[in-house]
Amino acid sequence: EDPEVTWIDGEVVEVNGDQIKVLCTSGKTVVVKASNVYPKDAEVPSCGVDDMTKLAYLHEPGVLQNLKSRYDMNEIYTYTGNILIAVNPFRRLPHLYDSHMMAQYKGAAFGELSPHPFAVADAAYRLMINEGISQSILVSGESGAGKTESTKCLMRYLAYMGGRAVAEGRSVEQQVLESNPVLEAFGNAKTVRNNNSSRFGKFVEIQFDQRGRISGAAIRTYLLERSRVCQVSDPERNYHCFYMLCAAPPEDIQRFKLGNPRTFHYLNQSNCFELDGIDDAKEYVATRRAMDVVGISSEEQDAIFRVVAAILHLGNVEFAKGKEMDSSVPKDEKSWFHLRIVAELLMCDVKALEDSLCKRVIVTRDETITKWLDPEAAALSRDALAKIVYSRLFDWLVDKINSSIGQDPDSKSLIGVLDIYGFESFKTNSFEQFCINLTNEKLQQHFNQHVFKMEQEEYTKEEIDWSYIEFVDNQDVLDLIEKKPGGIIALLDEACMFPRSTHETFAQKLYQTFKNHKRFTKPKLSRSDFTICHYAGDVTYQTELFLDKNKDYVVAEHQQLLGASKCSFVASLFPPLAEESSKSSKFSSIGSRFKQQLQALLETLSSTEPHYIRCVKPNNLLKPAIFENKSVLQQLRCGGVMEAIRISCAGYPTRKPFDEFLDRFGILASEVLDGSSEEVTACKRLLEKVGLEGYQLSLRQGIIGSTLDSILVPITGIAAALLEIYLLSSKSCIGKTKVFLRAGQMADLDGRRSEVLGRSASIIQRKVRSYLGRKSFILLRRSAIQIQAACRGT
Ligand SMILES: Nc1ncnc2c1ncn2[C@@H]1O[C@H](COP(=O)(O)OP(=O)(O)OP(=O)(O)O)[C@@H](O)[C@H]1O
Repeated sequence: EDPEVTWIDGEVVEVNGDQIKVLCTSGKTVVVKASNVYPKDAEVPSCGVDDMTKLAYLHEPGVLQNLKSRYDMNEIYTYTGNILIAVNPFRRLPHLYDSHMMAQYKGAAFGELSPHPFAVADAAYRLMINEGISQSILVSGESGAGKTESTKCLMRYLAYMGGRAVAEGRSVEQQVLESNPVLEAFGNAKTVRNNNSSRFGKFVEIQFDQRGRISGAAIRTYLLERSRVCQVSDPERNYHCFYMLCAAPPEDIQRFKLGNPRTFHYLNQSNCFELDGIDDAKEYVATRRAMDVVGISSEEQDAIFRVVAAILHLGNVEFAKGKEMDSSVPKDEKSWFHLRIVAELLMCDVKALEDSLCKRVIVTRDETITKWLDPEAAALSRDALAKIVYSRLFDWLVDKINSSIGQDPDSKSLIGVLDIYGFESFKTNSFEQFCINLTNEKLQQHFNQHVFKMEQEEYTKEEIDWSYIEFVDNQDVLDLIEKKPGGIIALLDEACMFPRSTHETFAQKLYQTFKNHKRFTKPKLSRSDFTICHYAGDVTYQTELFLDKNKDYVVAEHQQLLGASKCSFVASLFPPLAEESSKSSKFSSIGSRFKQQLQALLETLSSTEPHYIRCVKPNNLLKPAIFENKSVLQQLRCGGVMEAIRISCAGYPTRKPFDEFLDRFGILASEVLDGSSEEVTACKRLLEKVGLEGYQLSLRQGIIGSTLDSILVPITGIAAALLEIYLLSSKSCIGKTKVFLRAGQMADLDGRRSEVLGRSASIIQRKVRSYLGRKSFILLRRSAIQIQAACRGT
């Protein structure tokens, strides 16, 4: 194990008790503890294996080495059982996704062809058709790992399978596919980690009719990042649509009174305006075309872009101190100019717009008081307006796409594709990371349960006697976050409703409540941060903006202003509120709503058969052909791949078909290979001969005590494994087609095989040496006799 490259390849040169001397391939010699060294399968092909479960040794370094050798050969997909691992190539590989490829995967058995998202989609489609069970494909990974690309690839395949032979105008599948560029234009942006980062989560539910044709679809989105609309840090960008609009054809530029993106405050906080290889003008035209396909009329499109332009102009309205104490007014003529354009574009009254930005009306029981906002508060009010308008616009787009594609009420089966943000842990983690990590905890629980089930099924299929008794999952973290009452979200909502709360009082409340919770800690030097011990590692959250970000309310003045807009599109974004909620400025909690959305998502997922794609980002430079071990390993751990392997390690991680097993280990008891018995009997006899009977007890200790703890616990930092498995009985490790071996047994057998091979080698060497020695002796003796005879003259 190495701190830099995590694992190094090497050869053992000396064993000294617990200490092992290793000559690394780098040329360095190191002395390490035996528990930090793992055996390597010398027989694994240099191009790796397409399924991790085919590895003789299923451990971290083996998994990593396999992914790397495949990635070096542009083999970006690898299975771990039924999970597909996709390593981002950061280069276009069009041959992998063309129609010829789709035709090949159509109907091919899973595992028959190279690993591919098409194979996952095909398996899901066939299961749905044959068994009538709804399916879901969960795509996860960190930002820039390739989730959206994989999702699009899955959707294309499903459209191919479920599409009509001849496109009938705007077909459902075309609409489903074209919803991608529309949502990307409004919900994606360049970030430091990805030039086309989705700033929202997405679940696309594709409905099929009895004959397996796509008959409807529904898109659900989660938690769009609103703050980006008004705040962009260098070298990131705001949402793509703003730049597209600034690059629109001249007549549109004129209509929307736009110009260079560098002149808009919401865009020029960062110095990045263009993206390599992307032409915003072309993207604008393409987005409009995609909008046509998904059923957004050209009037609606105009209204949408008018709102986008209004947001840009709104950002340029600055405020200065007014005549009254602590009041504010638009700063100068330039600000007035932009304010007037905003009013014109949103078709609302200029004065009402100015008032909604600079004043607040407070209604008490007896009177109505108008309060001025100082310039700083007015700027915040402006940003709040921009954010709410943008987020309502995004929701409108999603609703429109849904209603235009249409739902099929008679559909019996569906395939859902989930493209959702992976686990996040940064230097500073705020409310967004908190929600994202909650999502991942939930999905992790779902994943664990499913992987357990799949293992169970494999054992049952092979008629292996086994039982898992207890499985402790991450329910405790979920309770900590979302339990009602008393969880973190519930306490946050309470704090938001109490006017005098601050982030500090909220943090104090958390410290008090979760003093003894084993998943919660207070960082030593902090007064308002808290740390949660997540399944994928510890994350420290900064509470500063938690209260603000959790509040989801529209300022009453903004609601009134835009609800009264003469543009029916703008007014429809702000429908009148129900009587009681309009009176009180009752806050609605983003955290609680998100929790409910997640609950609904999990309910949907639970009614489907899941398939998993884990996307991995091989480097942070976003460049091809660079594979950074450390970061990949971290992602495999966070994505539950190591967890799946761990679960598998606790059972029978190594499986070998009978013939391969006999090929490899037949030499340990060659008498079993007499050819008279069947392979299965030969395997049984071989196992008896090598004394693998009665291994369960000692190996159980081996598994829990050494393999699990040493491979995973020091690495994940999660004390005592998340799961506890007790293997009760395992009378046989012979399945119907394969031999099942426990963790460590392969190494044991390989060790014995090396011994036999070593012994055989020395016997061969001995024989050869004695043959050669004898031959040369005979030659010498004959020569000597000849010489002697010659000398004697005979
Ligand atoms: N299979 C692939 N082939 C070629 N390029 C790819 C592939 N997958 C990803 N990429 C490249 O990586 C970039 C990032 O991928 P993508 O947008 O799918 O990441 P993501 O995981 O969805 O990120 P985010 O969470 O930020 O939205 C893509 O824009 C593309 O350039």
